[in-house]
Amino acid sequence: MDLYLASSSPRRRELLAQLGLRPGIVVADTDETPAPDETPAAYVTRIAQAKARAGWATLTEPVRRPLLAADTAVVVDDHILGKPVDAERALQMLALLSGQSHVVLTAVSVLSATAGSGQRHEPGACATSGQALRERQVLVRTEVSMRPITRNEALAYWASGEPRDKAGAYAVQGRGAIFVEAISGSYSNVVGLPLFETARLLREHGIDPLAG
Ligand SMILES: Cc1cn([C@H]2C[C@H](O)[C@@H](COP(=O)(O)OP(=O)(O)OP(=O)(O)O)O2)c(=O)[nH]c1=O
Repeated sequence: MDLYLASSSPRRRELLAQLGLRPGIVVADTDETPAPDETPAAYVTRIAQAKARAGWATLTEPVRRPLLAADTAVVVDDHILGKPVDAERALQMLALLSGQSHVVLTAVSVLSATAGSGQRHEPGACATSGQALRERQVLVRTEVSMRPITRNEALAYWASGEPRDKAGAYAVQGRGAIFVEAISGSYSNVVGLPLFETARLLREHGIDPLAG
C-alpha cells in the first residue's frame, strides 16, 4: 500500500492505479451540504479537506503513509450540480448542460505526518495542531462543451444507470462521452482526480510514481 485514499469512488482508485499506486481505502462520512453564499471553488476545496480530515481521523495505527481525498463538482453559471437524486433532477441537469459549456472543478487534499511526529494522531488533530501534519491542496478547473441533448436521449441515458453517482449526471469516461464535444484542460480532472496535479502534490509528500 502506497497511500490511503479516503474515497468510495472506484474512479479515484482506478486513476491512482493508472499511476501505478496502490491505495488503501478508508471510509468516512462527510457532510457535503454547501454553506450559504459559498462559491463553487470554496465549496469543493472545503469538502475535499473535510473528506481528508475525516478519513485521517479514522486511522488508528501509526500513520506512515499520506492520505488523499478529493471532491468534484460540475458548475453552470456559478451553480453547483452534485449527483442527481432522481430521474427528474438528472433530466434537469442534462437540460442545463445541453448545448453549453460548463466547468468541472476538482479539489484534491493530501495529508501526511511530518517528520518526527509521524505516529498516532488523535481524531481531529490535523484540524487544530497544524504542527503534526502536513496538509496540501490543489484545485483544478476544466472546461467541457456539450452538444445539444434531446429529452429522449437524456431519458435513455438515465435508464442506462450511468448518471446516478456522477456529479452533473454524466460520465465523460462512459456513454456520456457521446455528448462531450470538447474539453479544455485536464481530462482526468473531469473523471474525479487530476493526475498531473495529483502526482505533483504526492511528490511533496514523498510519493513518486516513477520511483517504482
Ligand atoms: C463529471 C463527472 C463526474 N464523475 C464522478 C467523479 C466522482 O466520483 C463523482 C463526484 O462526486 P464526489 O462527491 O466528488 O465523489 P464520490 O462521492 O463519488 O466519492 P468520494 O466522495 O467517496 O470520494 O462524479 C465521473 O465519474 N465522470 C464525470 O464525467
